[in-house]
Formats: sequence, C-alpha cells, structure tokens
Amino acid sequence: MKSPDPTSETLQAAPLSAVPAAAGSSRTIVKEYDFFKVVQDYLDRAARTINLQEFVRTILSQPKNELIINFPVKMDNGEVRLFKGYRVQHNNLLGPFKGGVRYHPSVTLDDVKALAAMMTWKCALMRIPYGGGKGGVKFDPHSVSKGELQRITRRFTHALGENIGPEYDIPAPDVGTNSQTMAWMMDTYSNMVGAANKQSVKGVVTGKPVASGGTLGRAKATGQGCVICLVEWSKEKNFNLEGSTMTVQGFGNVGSHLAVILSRLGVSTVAVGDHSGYMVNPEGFNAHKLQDWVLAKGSIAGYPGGKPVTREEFFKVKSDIFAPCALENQIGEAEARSLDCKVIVEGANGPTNPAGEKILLEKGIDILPDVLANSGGVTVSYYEWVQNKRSESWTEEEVDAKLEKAMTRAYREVAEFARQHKVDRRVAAYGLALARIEAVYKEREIFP
Ligand SMILES: NC(=O)C1=CN([C@@H]2O[C@H](COP(=O)(O)OP(=O)(O)OC[C@H]3O[C@@H](n4cnc5c(N)ncnc54)[C@H](OP(=O)(O)O)[C@@H]3O)[C@@H](O)[C@H]2O)C=CC1
Ligand SMILES: O=C(O)CCC(=O)C(=O)O
Repeated sequence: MKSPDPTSETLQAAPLSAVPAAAGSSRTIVKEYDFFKVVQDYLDRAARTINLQEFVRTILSQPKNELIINFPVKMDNGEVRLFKGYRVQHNNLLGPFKGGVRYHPSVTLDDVKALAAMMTWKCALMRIPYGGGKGGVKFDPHSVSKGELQRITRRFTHALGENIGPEYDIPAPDVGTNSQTMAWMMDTYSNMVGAANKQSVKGVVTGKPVASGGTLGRAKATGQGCVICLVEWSKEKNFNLEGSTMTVQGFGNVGSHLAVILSRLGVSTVAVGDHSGYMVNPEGFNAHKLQDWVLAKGSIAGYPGGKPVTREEFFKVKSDIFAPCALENQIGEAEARSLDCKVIVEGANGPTNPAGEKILLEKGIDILPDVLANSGGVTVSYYEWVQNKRSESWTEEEVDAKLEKAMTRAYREVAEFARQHKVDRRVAAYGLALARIEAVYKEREIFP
C-alpha cells in the first residue's frame, strides 16, 4: 500500500478550475457537511444498541488504508492536467475490500471514507463475503471528452496498481462511472498485472459490460433492490403500490432503473430531477422514454414531457414514495419539512442528513435506509465475481431470483431487529452488520 500524502487534500486538483459551477447551480461545490462524522455517529449509536465490544468499535471507526494519488493525464488540447484520485479500504475482515469508484467534482477523502465504511456495513448486512472500500476521482466527467475519460480511467487504474485486485480490492461503478469505465479498468489492470500470465483478470472489477465478463442484471440491480424493499414495505404497511406515485431525485443508473421497474408495478413517477434541474408531470412520466432520453442526452434537460420547477417546489410535490438517487446530504431540515410522502427509499448513499432524518421520523415517514435499500448493486456485483471465478454465465432469471431472496431476507431481518431493539431501521441495519463483524473478530481472537 502506498502511503497517503497527508498534505495533498489541501492541494486543488488542477481540473477543478475547469469545472464550470454556475452560481446557484447544483454543481456549485460547497463542502460543509461532514459525511464521515455522520457515519461514525451512526456507528456509535448502533454500537451502543448492541453493546459492541469496544475494540471492534475502535477498529471500525477508521479505515484500514487511505490512498491518495495525484496523477497526470494528457488532455485533447495537449495540456497535461493533474487529477486527484482516492481509494479508501475500510475493512476486509469478511473478504476483499469492495465498492464503487465515483467521478464527481465534489469528491473528497472524507466522503470516500464515509462511503467505504458504509460498504463494510452493507456487505455484512447482505451476508456477502466482502469488506468495504470506495474510490473516487475529483473531476466532472461531463466536462471531458470520451477519449479524455478513457485516459483518466486508465491512468487512475495504473496508478492504483496492485492496490486493487480480484482477491484484494474490487472496484465497481458509482456516480459518474458505468460499465464502460469498468471495461477500461479491467483492460488496464489485465495489461499491467495479468500480462505475466497472459490472461484477462475479469474479477478485478464488477459492473462490467456483459460481453466482457459482466453479469446479466447488474445494471438494474441497485434500482431493483430498492423495488424489492418497497414491495416488502408495502406488504408490511398494507399499502397498494399499484396506482401510487413517486418522486425521484437523480435519474442515472439507480434512479432510472428504479422508476422503470416500479412503472411495471403501476407506480407512476410524477417528479424527477438531476443536476440540470427539476420537472413535474402529474400524469406521470414515461420512465422508459425518460431513461432513453437521459442515456442519449446526458441529463433530463429538454425532455418534452414535464413542467420545470425549482428544487424547493420539487421537494414539496406530494407523492407516496420519495426516492433520493443522487448524492449524499440532499434531505436536510428544510427538505424534510417540505416532503409530503409515506416512505423514503434511499437509492443514494447518505441522502438524508441527521437533522432531516429527525424531522422525517417525527412526521411518521418511513425511511428504508441506504445500506439496506441500495445493497442490490453490490449483491449482484458479488454474483458477477462468483461467475467470473467459476467461468459461468447465469441467466437473468437466476440473478433476479437470488437477489430477491437476499434482499427480502435482509429487509425482514432489519425490520425485526428494529422492532426488537426499538430503534429506527438505519440503526437496525448498522446493528445487524456490526454484530456479524463482531462475531468474526471474536472467533478469530485477534487480541488473545
Ligand atoms: N450504481 C450503483 O450500483 C450504486 C449506486 N449507489 C448510489 O446511488 C447514487 C446514484 O448513483 P448512480 O445512479 O450510480 O450514479 P449516476 O451517475 O448514474 O447518476 C447520478 C444521478 O444523480 C444526479 N445528480 C448528481 N448531482 C446532483 C445534484 N447535485 N442534484 C441533483 N441531482 C444530481 C445525476 O445527474 P447528472 O448525471 O445530470 O449529473 C444523475 O442523474 C449515489 O449515491 C451512489 O453512491 C448505491 C449503490 C450502488
Ligand atoms: O457493486 C459494488 O461493488 C459497489 C456498489 C457501491 O459502490 C455501493 O453500493 O455504494
């Protein structure tokens, strides 16, 4: 593991200057939110709930490794720019570090630490043999050409070198990255490390295109996992999903698949938003067409089927389900007061801040927390990795059936834990995950 440069967090990555952040636009980068502290606080709350042994809490309170890399890339205009990349490896007690790679202008080391820790809880909760990790590069992927994007990805992968690997740390897509990014990462890693054995190292990343060793069902898996949770929630609450309405913030991988799959269950999406703006359609958007539009145009901007609204108006739209599927810290006090819904399904990681959460719970709005609701992605990533190891190709039906079983079990375990311990579902999800991790630390008697 290369040692992190403790000073480099204060250095501005060169591309930041090229990130156009129009005043007041959703891309304006203001960092006041201590996401990692929030995750640490939830860890402490859950630790108290289950009486977690202090040495386990201590180990889990910080990541095992934090890697910061400044790497140069030649841009289309011939200029060489320095990019700042991160890989945080939180814990690998249960298996290799696992988690996505984010490309976004707001990425910071602390955010990546928070996201990496959440991967540890998520994998333990889902009973998949992985620990937690996360990566990111601080730049706006919308602001570079496809060729530049490829060079940034290959340079970053090269710089990561043997800090990733199919039995050590396995990246996957997150915000701003996708299956194409994973194909480039796999190819670069294979050329670098696999070259000695003259073979492709497919298992070094998941979320690959299917033809390059990806699995059927991964692209939609995170949205689908949210849907499975909502179906369970609707049974628990005797709520009829058919004919109900949803508001979605973020119409990328997670949000768009969630809307498309829910539309098949009769749920209509009445409000959507992404970095380009927000729009409503009381009759319901055609989720398929909107997904195709975003894939072709890069955002919801200009989609003919909706009326533009402000962000404030968007959060006031009355709908049964609110699905934050963009970034962390989107639902604070003001948003929580505005929201008029029955349930929040957290497709995104950390979308609700603690002040917002307090208000939502007081208002009686159910929250299906991120580490449960969006764990379908990493669960199907695990299925992809198993298929790569065994040189198998499972059908989409097999993948879907396994995911449904795993998510349903996790949903019910979280609900039961929350009832038994009289805690909210987020603390319950953390508590279950921590108890599983603690059991292994105890069995291994690491401090005899
Ligand atoms: N991909 C996966 O499998 C998993 C993802 N997640 C989480 O889900 C969330 C979304 O990830 P994913 O769908 O993969 O990412 P994508 O990049 O595919 O989509 C992100 C969406 O959020 C929008 N967005 C970004 N910034 C803002 C903003 N400031 N305000 C409003 N909308 C914004 C994006 O708009 P635009 O594209 O126009 O910038 C885009 O619509 C993240 O929190 C991620 O960590 C969790 C588990 C797995
Ligand atoms: O599929 C994966 O391995 C990681 C998904 C991810 O980054 C997440 O769940 O936040």
